[in-house]
Amino acid sequence: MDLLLYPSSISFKSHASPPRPNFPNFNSKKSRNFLRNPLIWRQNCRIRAQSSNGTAGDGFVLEDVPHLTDFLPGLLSYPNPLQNSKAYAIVRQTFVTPEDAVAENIVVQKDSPRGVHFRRAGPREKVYFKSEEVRACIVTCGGLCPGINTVIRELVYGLNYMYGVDDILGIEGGYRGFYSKNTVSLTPKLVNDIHKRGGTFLRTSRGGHDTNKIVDNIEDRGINQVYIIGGDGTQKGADLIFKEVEKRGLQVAVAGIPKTIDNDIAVIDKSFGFDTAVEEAQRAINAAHVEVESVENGVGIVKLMGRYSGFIAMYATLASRDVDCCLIPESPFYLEGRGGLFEFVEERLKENGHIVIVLAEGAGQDYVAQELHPIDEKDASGNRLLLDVGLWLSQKIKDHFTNVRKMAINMKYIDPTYMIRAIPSNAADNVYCTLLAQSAVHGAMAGYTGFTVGPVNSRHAYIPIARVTETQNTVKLTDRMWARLLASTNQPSFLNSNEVIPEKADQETMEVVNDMRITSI
Ligand SMILES: Nc1ncnc2c1ncn2[C@@H]1O[C@H](COP(=O)(O)OP(=O)(O)O)[C@@H](O)[C@H]1O
Ligand SMILES: O=P(O)(O)OC[C@H]1O[C@](O)(COP(=O)(O)O)[C@@H](O)[C@@H]1O
Ligand SMILES: [Mg+2]
Repeated sequence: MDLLLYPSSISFKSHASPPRPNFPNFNSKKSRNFLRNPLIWRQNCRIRAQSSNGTAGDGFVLEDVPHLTDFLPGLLSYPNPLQNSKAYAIVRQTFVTPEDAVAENIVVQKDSPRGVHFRRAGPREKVYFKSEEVRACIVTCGGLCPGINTVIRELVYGLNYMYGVDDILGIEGGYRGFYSKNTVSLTPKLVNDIHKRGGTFLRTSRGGHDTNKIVDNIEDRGINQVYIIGGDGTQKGADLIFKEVEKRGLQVAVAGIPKTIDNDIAVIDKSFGFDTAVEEAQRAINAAHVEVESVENGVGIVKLMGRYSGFIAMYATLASRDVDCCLIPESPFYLEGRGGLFEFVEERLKENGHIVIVLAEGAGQDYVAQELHPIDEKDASGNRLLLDVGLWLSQKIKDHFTNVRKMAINMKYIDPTYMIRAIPSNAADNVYCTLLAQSAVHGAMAGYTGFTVGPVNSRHAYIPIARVTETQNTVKLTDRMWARLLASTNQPSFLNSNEVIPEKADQETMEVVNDMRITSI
């Protein structure tokens, strides 16, 4: 296996499953019983953890991904068909070597240890599947995001054109599709144009993850490569599928491709569709700006997606230059008193005659909840349903200026969230999706499993799934990016709260720019 080729000074901090004791025949009944014995399994995990903790030598740590040979040691390998590929004929180095690793941190000091690395993604010299024996499947789960169809298309093309695989199944309607729907056979011809459309060709769903039923189905259908496109919830599900596959000792590679419009997936540089979303958000911000600068005391509010992470709002604000204030979940704000939002709105109205506020849907949720006393509702995947901070804030501002400041304002509220999510990906995201899909295919063909693929400091890497699900990527207020935003809008930092809890809003109607809103039922 690749790992053995590393110099002995390198230590491995592995999220991969522990190495199994040597069994002469891993398909024997004895071996399969061993794999099903949780006690032996846990003991073994501890051994692996003890022997792999800490760093050695120059402090190089490889956070490795599992490989099929970890639990199927006798697995045969074959020369990679890409060695005969015309496309790669003049490439200086067709195959990624086992020594190639991608550093998690690239800003270092002269004497700092080399730190955590991930396996570099890309084609390997040996593959662990015969092309004609591959039966792959693709599933998409969770919310929509621009670019899902490009990933599906490029998985199909990558498998077919690069590796000669022609048995590819589409699982329809998310995880539950494994056990509740028929599959669709995916060919290059069928998916040829789908990247030009938004949404997901395979459709999606929340909830419905049943690990045993899914793996039973994978086994029954003879599937041996599973490509799972989805966000943090989906990747957690993919990890469970991988663990169950491993427990059953199946030769099935499980590859996760991270998808989230919120850009909240840890470790990777950014998620696909994010750039497209930021670009599309400019249209809504422009509309708000045009509206409010054409009237007296115009207040434009644009709500963008971002449950727990305000990346779309932050980048859309930085890109636009028409935004006066950006509110995100990570940065609590307050309305009343010195340094509060009302004061800032009034200042800008006096200065410029209008103001544009961009807010992420997850901003100020605790603040809103104090007034609205919500029932703790969740979606089918267990994600908490958010209160509509956009409508709430619009109402609060309107009430304040009408009733307290006796000032007429012109409120325009725009909620373009689903319009932004439903479009096809832009050119840059299309290229990114292609790389993700090809890297996933190379990884699965090379026998890696239980991995998520993604760019780390611009180089694509195979990342242990647990690493991308254990934390969420959020905007760090202490990082320079947020400071850049504050410097560009000159908005209050809301750090010195002398917060006055606002009174419950009355139900006065306001002018809502409603035509951009499609409400989810
Ligand atoms: N902790 C979990 N374990 C297993 N499956 C999960 C978990 N969280 C979510 N899922 C499944 O992953 C799918 C998508 O999850 P969801 O949270 O809706 O979207 P996303 O993957 O985009 O975050 C759903 O089918 C859901 O049941
Ligand atoms: O209305 P839906 O389809 O549940 O989606 C809304 C949510 O989906 C998101 O786009 C994120 O979805 P994911 O969890 O699938 O990444 C959030 O920004 C938003 O709150
Ligand atoms: Mg999610």
